[in-house]
Amino acid sequence: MSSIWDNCLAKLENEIASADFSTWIRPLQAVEGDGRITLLAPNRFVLDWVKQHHFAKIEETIHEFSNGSLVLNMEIGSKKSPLLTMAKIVKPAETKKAIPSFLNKTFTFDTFVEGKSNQLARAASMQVTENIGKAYNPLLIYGSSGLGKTHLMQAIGNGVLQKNPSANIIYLHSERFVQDMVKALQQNSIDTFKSFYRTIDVLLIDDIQFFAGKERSQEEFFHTFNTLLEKKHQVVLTCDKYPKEIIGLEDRLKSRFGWGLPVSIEPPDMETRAAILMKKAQLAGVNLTQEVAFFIARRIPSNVRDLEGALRRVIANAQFTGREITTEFTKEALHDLISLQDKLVNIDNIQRTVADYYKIRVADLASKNRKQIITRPRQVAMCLARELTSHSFPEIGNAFGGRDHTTVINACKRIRELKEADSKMAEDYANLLRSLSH
Ligand SMILES: Nc1ncnc2c1ncn2[C@@H]1O[C@H](COP(=O)(O)OP(=O)(O)OP(=O)(O)O)[C@@H](O)[C@H]1O
Repeated sequence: MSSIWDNCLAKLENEIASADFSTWIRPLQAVEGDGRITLLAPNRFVLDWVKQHHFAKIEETIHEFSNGSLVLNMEIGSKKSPLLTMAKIVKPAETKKAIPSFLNKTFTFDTFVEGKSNQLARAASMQVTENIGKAYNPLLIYGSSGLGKTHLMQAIGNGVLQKNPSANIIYLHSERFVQDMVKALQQNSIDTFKSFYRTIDVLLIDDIQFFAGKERSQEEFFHTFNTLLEKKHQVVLTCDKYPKEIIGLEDRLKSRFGWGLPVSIEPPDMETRAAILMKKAQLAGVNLTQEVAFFIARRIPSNVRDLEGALRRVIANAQFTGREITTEFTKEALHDLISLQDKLVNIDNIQRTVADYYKIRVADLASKNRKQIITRPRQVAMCLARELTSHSFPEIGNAFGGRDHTTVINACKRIRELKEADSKMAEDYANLLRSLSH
């Protein structure tokens, strides 16, 4: 190790935030010669990051300790093998990982609330964490935006790291993969790019729908992907739809993505939405009553990200005004969101959507017809009206041909039971919820 670099490190350690220092600066290795000091970065991510954020500071420090005699140069490499295999730069005695995994430490299984809508995806993710490369490979988690795909994917990464801190795990958005590949092509370093990805133990690639229409990236990813699978390294992918439905994605990729286990995440039901809110509030150190959690869950049916946004707003308002978080207070704090929701989802369009879905007439829903082919959709529509609007039971009864409020209460109860017992009903309800919430 260069003694000049040793001195620089000691100084930089005091001047750069400690997490930054250990992630980005400590893994650098220094080689001196020909009036230059070359800092070897273990991979392109570290190289780019250091160049962008710390280069000037490092240069200034080197200048100071070398009395201006050394020019700073940076490249990818390691002292053992200058043309590195990127992932293998951790010294045996070191427990510190040299590859930043880009994981959000808060996305764990502990902070993920289980519900019917995500049960399978969560169970499969836990299996993968326990048996990387062996359980399901690739694991593909798909579903609409904001439903917890990234959270689960990163929970796998965090779970694996907890068991094995030296595992090489990398989380990347597929756009980033594409950008890096383009950069590698421009810089003639595509071989380094390839060898880097092919030595990763767990590769987590988010939102693979972004590969659509990008042929060269698909080609590169296909080969990387095959190599990893052959070596039994784990690949986890997320996508906003079932890959077969992505236009502009090569057929061979579509079929390969389906080789392991494709699992879907559906929009959470109201109970799960409320449980997620309570969990998020608890993590934020805020006491949220069940009543308020259900109130927000009922008013924000779309996705968990929106739900979290609403909760953040309520908490911030309460902290700002010093008021207690009651249902009344929450109603005020979310006033604009609620009226927007009311405009988007009302009993009228619920009735139209349900009638359309079950191929019956809207008028049937308010009629006296008691045939099951009509009563079931009627109950579903009542239950959706209760879940998605702020109307009371009597108001909903009124909108369905002047029925009594107890009929609406019973309808909601019946549909809840049926969703548990009958997967077709659960699927129909989820489909309707999805089409009404977007
Ligand atoms: N079941 C859950 N329990 C706890 N938090 C959840 C759950 N589902 C989603 N979230 C939270 O919702 C937010 C959005 O989730 P995430 O980013 O994982 O969605 P996504 O499906 O990857 O969306 P996109 O496709 O837009 O990237 C995150 O903050 C995540 O923690």
